[in-house]
Amino acid sequence: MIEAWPAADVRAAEEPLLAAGVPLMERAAFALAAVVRRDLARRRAVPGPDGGLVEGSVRGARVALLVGAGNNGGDALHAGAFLARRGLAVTAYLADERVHDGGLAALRGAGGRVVVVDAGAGAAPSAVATEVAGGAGGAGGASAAGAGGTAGAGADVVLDGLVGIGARGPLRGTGAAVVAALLEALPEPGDPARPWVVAVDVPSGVGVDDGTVPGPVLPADRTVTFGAAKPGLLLPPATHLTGAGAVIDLGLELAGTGAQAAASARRPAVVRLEDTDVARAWPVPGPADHKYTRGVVGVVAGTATYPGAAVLASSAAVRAGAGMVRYQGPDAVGQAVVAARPEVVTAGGRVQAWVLGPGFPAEGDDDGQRDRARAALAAASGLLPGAGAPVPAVVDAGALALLDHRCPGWVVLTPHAGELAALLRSRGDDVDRAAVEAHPLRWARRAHELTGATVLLKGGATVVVGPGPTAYAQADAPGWLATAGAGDVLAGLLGTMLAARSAEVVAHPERAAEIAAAAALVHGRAAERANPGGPVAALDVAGALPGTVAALLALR
Ligand SMILES: NC(=O)C1=CN([C@@H]2O[C@H](COP(=O)(O)OP(=O)(O)OC[C@H]3O[C@@H](n4cnc5c(N)ncnc54)[C@H](OP(=O)(O)O)[C@@H]3O)[C@@H](O)[C@H]2O)[C@@H](O)CC1
Ligand SMILES: Nc1ncnc2c1ncn2[C@@H]1O[C@H](COP(=O)(O)OP(=O)(O)O)[C@@H](O)[C@H]1O
Ligand SMILES: [K+]
Repeated sequence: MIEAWPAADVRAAEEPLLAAGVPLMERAAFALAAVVRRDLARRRAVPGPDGGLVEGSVRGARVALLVGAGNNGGDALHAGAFLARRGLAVTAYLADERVHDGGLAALRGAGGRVVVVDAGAGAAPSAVATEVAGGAGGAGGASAAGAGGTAGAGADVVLDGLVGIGARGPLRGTGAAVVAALLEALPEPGDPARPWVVAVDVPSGVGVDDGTVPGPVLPADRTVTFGAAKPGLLLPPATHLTGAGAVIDLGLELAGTGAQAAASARRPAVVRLEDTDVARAWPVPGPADHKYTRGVVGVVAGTATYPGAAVLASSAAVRAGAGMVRYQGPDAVGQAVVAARPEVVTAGGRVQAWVLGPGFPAEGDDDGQRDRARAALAAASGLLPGAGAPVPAVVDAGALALLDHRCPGWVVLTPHAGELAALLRSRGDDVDRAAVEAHPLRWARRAHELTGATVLLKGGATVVVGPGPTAYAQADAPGWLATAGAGDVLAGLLGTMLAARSAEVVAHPERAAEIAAAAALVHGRAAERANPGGPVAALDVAGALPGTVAALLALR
């Protein structure tokens, strides 16, 4: 699992180490330089004697440092010094008159070049670079010579050290001009002439704690982050700009130490589950299990207008390993479901989790589905006297409009951004789809606060917010999963996962969020497995679930 901590927590955890004289910046920079060298060597890999690839030489590789005024720029400068000593050609582009003194001295001492960038009024987007002489000796005597060109555009690797966790708002000033110029000058992704971009701690200009992208940001191929991941690296939309990750352990004690850690309620702000987390938590049936202990999923989905949604949600529930799936709905739709999945029963009876709403029409005749879903939701929420114990429920698509009471956390809403915006508007918030997409965490949290339910917000990355202190952010799915019916599959899959742990989730509703995040991971992995690297159909994603779960369980 990747745990992300807000900037303030990282700073607080750094303090005792800095006070004790631990050279955090040097450590961070050394590790950063090592990652840069390894990435470059792999990019320059050459055929080896046995036919495989061996890492190439990095000597002479051109490294451009984009350096801002703070310690983030200091990290870049120190890393540049390490790289210069290993024979790389390092140029620092200073985006501020004052930069980290120690870092600058180290780079000069190592023979790096230093160039002051003058964005000037109206100079953007082609920031002008002027060279500062005396680089090798670092003896000063800064005479400027016009060097021209866009800072970093011709390099093999660019280190983005403009701002880190000290950033406030969108990138501004010379740093913003440098990034804007580079965004215009860089060859397209995939072009071998495009430099490898390594973000120092975070891609400069992203919302470190909230994942927003308020202004220009240079998309990274790799983000090397220090001490712990930051929420913005996991959250959309910023997570799409981070590239591959690397977390450098600086020995920070973010959750406190010893008894203090046990006693404190300090939790990461955002978590991303990994395969092994999901594998470990997956309920594997044992000899004492039978279909009822494994969990019965009740599906209220599909109408004459959208019968396929019922087939997709039910198929996913079956193929994810439900003990049993009970379908409720119009006879004709039930017949289609049973034709596709003969395991499904249409007789009534107890269920351990509900899946409500896929395939309801926006308005008009619903073949009684809304009434069925309303009754199931009330029973699931524990609001229907005599209906038995409450159970988890997935409220998707058309059922989202039925929430007329406050929900317990074991009810999981699964809207996409448009549906979440509509839900919030119905409660008086002035928000549209674009606003939700610009700040998914904020609006998912708002929906949780307004409804009480756990909220899984779908999209290119999935955000989950529930009653616990930690949000989840998963980015496991290929873009090919953006296809009609994929959400119905997710709803059925999540229904099965909740049914298997029904009593536990009702007793500890904060666990619903982790299970929902795990469902997003499995959904994404199944999409990849269904057709690696190519288009997928929703039913094929459901079909890939058994193999996906088996592959995950093999990791235990
Ligand atoms: N503590 C340690 O020893 C360790 C720290 N580490 C490193 O330090 C980094 C944090 O360093 P930091 O605190 O100096 O802040 P940093 O991110 O460089 O930015 C502040 C500067 O940027 C400016 N600025 C702000 N917003 C801006 C904007 N939107 N657009 C443009 N400029 C903007 C701001 O200007 P001001 O707002 O003051 O005018 C100020 O000059 C951290 O991410 C990690 O890399 C590691 O080495 C591990 C050890
Ligand atoms: N760009 C994307 N990359 C990866 N997954 C995506 C992307 N866009 C959407 N998805 C996923 O595809 C599914 C689409 O669900 P939804 O919008 O409800 O479709 P439908 O209602 O047609 O089933 C969600 O699980 C969502 O997270
Ligand atoms: K940065």
